[in-house]
Amino acid sequence: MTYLLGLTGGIASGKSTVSRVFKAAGYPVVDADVIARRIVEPGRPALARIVQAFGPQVLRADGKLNRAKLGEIVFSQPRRLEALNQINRPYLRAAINQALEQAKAGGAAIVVGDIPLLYEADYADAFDGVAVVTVAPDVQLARLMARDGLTEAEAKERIASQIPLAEKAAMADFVIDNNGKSEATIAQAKALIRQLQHLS
Ligand SMILES: CC(C)(COP(=O)(O)OP(=O)(O)OC[C@H]1O[C@@H](n2cnc3c(N)ncnc32)[C@H](O)[C@@H]1O)[C@@H](O)C(=O)NCCC(=O)NCCS
Ligand SMILES: Nc1ncnc2c1ncn2[C@@H]1O[C@H](COP(=O)(O)OP(=O)(O)OP(=O)(O)O)[C@@H](O)[C@H]1O
Repeated sequence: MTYLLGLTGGIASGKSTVSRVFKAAGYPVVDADVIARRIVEPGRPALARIVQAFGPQVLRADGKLNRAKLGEIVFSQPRRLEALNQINRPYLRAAINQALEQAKAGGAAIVVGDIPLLYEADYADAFDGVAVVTVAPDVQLARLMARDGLTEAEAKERIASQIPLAEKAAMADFVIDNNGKSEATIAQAKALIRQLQHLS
């Protein structure tokens, strides 16, 4: 039996560190951010609908999505973000479900779905359990600004577009604290793997 684990957190909370530990241990990880990039490649229907809704300003000269431009628009205007979500969600859901089914068919004891918007987009019921990677708000803000080169105002907008991390942690089956050094986070991820091996 495969244990299907949903892995989530907030923007820049440290999911990548945890997903790397699962990958290194040999478990398949389905990454929703990678799938979200694939469904908007040139020629895909989601991209055509985005251009229809947001105009040619969100396309680069080479026909690819201008992610920085679209990010600027949607994270500063909640209604525009909702419009983007309405377009993307059906394509995302179909592609994520297909990738999870394919991973499960491989027969691994644990399969991970790394989905930043797991709670916002109502994926929790699809999983046997959900792990949330948390950090304190000031740590999240500082790491996000440093990683993505955003101003404090831009970073705060992005954080505010998601359910607060503390609320996600309260809904989770497992919580991984990423306030400390990454070694401490890696140790918690390894302990979680041992726990799940007993459940699968
Ligand atoms: C707005 C876009 C173009 C910005 O691209 P950019 O390369 O700057 O960011 P990237 O895609 O790497 O996302 C970084 C993080 O932003 C957060 N984020 C992304 N999309 C959203 C959203 N719709 N709502 C809230 N937070 C989001 C996530 O925490 C994600 O991990 C892009 O995020 C996008 O197309 N988002 C919509 C698709 C989606 O819902 N992705 C999430 C998969 S669950
Ligand atoms: N324990 C840590 N100590 C110091 N820096 C960290 C730690 N964990 C993560 N970071 C840094 O914080 C930033 C965000 O981490 P990471 O990219 O893993 O988050 P994420 O949850 O995968 O983000 P997203 O959902 O936005 O893609 C990165 O620049 C990373 O190097």
